[in-house]
Amino acid sequence: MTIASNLGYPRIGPRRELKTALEAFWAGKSTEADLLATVTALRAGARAVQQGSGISHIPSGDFALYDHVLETACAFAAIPEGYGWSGHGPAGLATIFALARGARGTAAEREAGIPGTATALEMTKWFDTNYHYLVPRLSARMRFRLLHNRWAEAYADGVAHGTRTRPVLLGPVSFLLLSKTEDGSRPLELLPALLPAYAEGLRGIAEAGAAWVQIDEPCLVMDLPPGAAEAYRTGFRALADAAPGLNLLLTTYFEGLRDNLALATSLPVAGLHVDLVRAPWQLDDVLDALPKDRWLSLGVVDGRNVWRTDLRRALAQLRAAEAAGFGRRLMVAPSCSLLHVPHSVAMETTLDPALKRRLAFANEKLKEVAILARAVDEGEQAVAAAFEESDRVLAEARQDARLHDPAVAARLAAITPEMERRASAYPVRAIAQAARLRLPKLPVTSIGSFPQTTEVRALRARLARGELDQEGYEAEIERLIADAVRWQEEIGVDVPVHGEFERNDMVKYFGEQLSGFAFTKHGWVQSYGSRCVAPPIIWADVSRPAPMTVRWSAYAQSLTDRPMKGMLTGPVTMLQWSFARTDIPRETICRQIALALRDEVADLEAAGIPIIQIDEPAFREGLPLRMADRADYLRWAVACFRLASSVVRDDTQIHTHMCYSEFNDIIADIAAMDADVISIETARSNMELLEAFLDFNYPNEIGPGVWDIHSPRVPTAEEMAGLLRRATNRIPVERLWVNPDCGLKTRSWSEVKPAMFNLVNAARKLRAELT
Ligand SMILES: CN1c2c(nc(N)[nH]c2=O)NC[C@@H]1CNc1ccc(C(=O)N[C@@H](CCC(=O)N[C@@H](CCC(=O)N[C@@H](CCC(=O)O)C(=O)O)C(=O)O)C(=O)O)cc1
Ligand SMILES: N[C@@H](CCS)C(=O)O
Ligand SMILES: [Zn+2]
Repeated sequence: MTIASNLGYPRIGPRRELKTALEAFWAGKSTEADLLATVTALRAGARAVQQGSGISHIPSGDFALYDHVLETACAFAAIPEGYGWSGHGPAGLATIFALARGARGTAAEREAGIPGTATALEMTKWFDTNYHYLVPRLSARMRFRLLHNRWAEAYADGVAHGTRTRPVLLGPVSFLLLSKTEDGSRPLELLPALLPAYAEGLRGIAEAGAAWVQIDEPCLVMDLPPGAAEAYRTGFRALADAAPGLNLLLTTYFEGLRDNLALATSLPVAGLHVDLVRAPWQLDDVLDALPKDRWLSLGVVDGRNVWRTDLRRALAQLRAAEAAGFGRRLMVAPSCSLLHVPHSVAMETTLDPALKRRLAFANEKLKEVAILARAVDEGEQAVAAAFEESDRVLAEARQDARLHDPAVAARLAAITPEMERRASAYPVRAIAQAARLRLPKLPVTSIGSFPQTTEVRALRARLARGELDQEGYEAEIERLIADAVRWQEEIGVDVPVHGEFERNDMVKYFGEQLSGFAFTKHGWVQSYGSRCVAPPIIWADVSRPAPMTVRWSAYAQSLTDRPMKGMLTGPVTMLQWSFARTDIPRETICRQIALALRDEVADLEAAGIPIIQIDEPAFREGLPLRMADRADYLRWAVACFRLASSVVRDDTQIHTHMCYSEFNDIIADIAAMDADVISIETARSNMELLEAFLDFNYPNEIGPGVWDIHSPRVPTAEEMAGLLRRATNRIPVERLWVNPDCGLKTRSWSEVKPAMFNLVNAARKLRAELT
């Protein structure tokens, strides 16, 4: 019988229950028992929904309090010193949260002996998604062992409630490839030490009675580094030997296996999962390469996007597998974990009904999986109504005239190479800008947002509930802007910002004002820990009916003689952090957004805003996972940025900002974006990320972040001056800016005020040293 299976379920809860519970716990407003009670209820709820949808392989152990990579590290004793772990027994919540968020000197942390200076683990993108994982910090001195069999426990929990689940582990090779070492050793060298811990984990899972275990190895879709293939062979041999009765399902997602296919199919596992949404072209190769005594799990339902599945197309893929000899060993699944999509379309009551019919979030996707499994076994007629609905809705979408705006098509067709080029080269522009802006050496700025306090969010909530009218809301936002501008003048910020108070989110805010975007009310997806995003849905051609930010930037500029910086979210980031339509190429969607932003840039310039920053924090994230695909992406991504930004005069300064990124492999393309100034996150890595810019001899201006805004710690002026001094050794001082790593929306004013004051003083110190 074909097995309907799932790879992972959203953790945050349909009403963001996990977020509320975590934040209450961190604020000392609830107990550990309260938090764990919420977790138990969420896990039970997830099991019930999956079971009710007809899924027979329900994942367990996919839940995590903060992040599954962190919890894998903690389960295997990969816990650095200084986080209060006693060396035996499972890591407590104080340790887990200090690793995730940095110690804050709470009572629990003091009790666990965690110094208030313990910094959070580095956080980075989970492959090309907007989910962020914590990078395990390993060392050869660590004694890996199983501290806590969270998977066997999750399995037993399911059994106690009448459900046999499929525990999910992040596989040992991907775990190591996603980690960093403290002592310069290569993470893969730690495999022999790690494997016994994994083996013990699998034995425990088998003893608990599980028949299957899912081993996620997403790194198998990447270009593998030296030694990885051998690590896979050694690793999986050890896992297979550890619990011979346990069926291992090796799961790969986010790309095709390509040159790693032979490796994947040679590993001693009972089954292989492949992503047929991202890589439909791999089906024939997989069918040829996988021995017919293995199970084949086909990821035919998109786990990364929100569109309803074309059931007929998916069934054809499943039938091909059946015909190739996998009929008795077939699983149907989402392409990857459903962590990346919201819970349920059913909760959305305000969406356009025709659009709503086209959507499928996690719960709806699970139903599609179950329908497809039934269709394979019982024939399409057994689920005829579902197939008819799929056909009808897809046809309706194809014929929906609202998807295509002839005016947008005409503008796209009229793009000329000149539109992607500034009038003059950077050296000429720099002279014009210096004459207009009259900035001191080492100008100080921030990245745009100031704290999104409860007060700011409450204003928006009151507006939404009708308790505050638009006029009242705007007056309050103006008051916040005026306070922020006055304060920046007082402390001596050279290029102030208005603070982005009016923005709920840097993507959602713009999407809400552009045609072609739709919004959910409850479509939250976990970004990291308790932080969520509700990605807009790009469903039709994009255009800008009216200016979006000019009103706020112009107001802010009217309050000061200093050059105000306007901030926009760039085209690539808008695309990357939205759920995008799939009927036209991403490149085309990006160009449409770029044209809309180009109009906004022109309007900001016309309104007298002399500096315009176009944020592209997701520029690196959008990079294809395989090297071979990167050049094409970079070609259009760079072109779209240039299209959005090149409309301005020479004396208008274009900034860009990037964070959460490694730059080494794309530095030439970043330079090709030709922004006058780029601010980047560097403080967290102690300026390591700046190296790429230095080695490349980055030609324009650069603001290496000198304040790690992810930490609640307020850096001293001396500390930041130290980082700047290092930068001045290598970057000509005329081209150096002073700024934090990223926006300050997640920080509190009690941190921002002193830290910005120190930042200004750090710049002053350096200026004094340089004269
Ligand atoms: C820079 N980052 C971003 C990413 N992706 C984005 N789309 N946006 C980003 O900024 N990816 C990489 C990083 C990830 N970092 C973050 C940082 C912070 C958050 C965050 O704080 N998210 C908020 C939600 C933001 C939002 O949309 N807020 C709205 C709605 C607020 C809300 O919850 N309202 C309540 C009612 C409140 C009331 O008082 O009654 C409700 O709707 O129920 C707003 O401010 O209006 C979060 O809360 O997690 C995310 C990613
Ligand atoms: N302008 C945005 C960029 C975040 S990446 C901010 O300041 O929050
Ligand atoms: Zn940023």
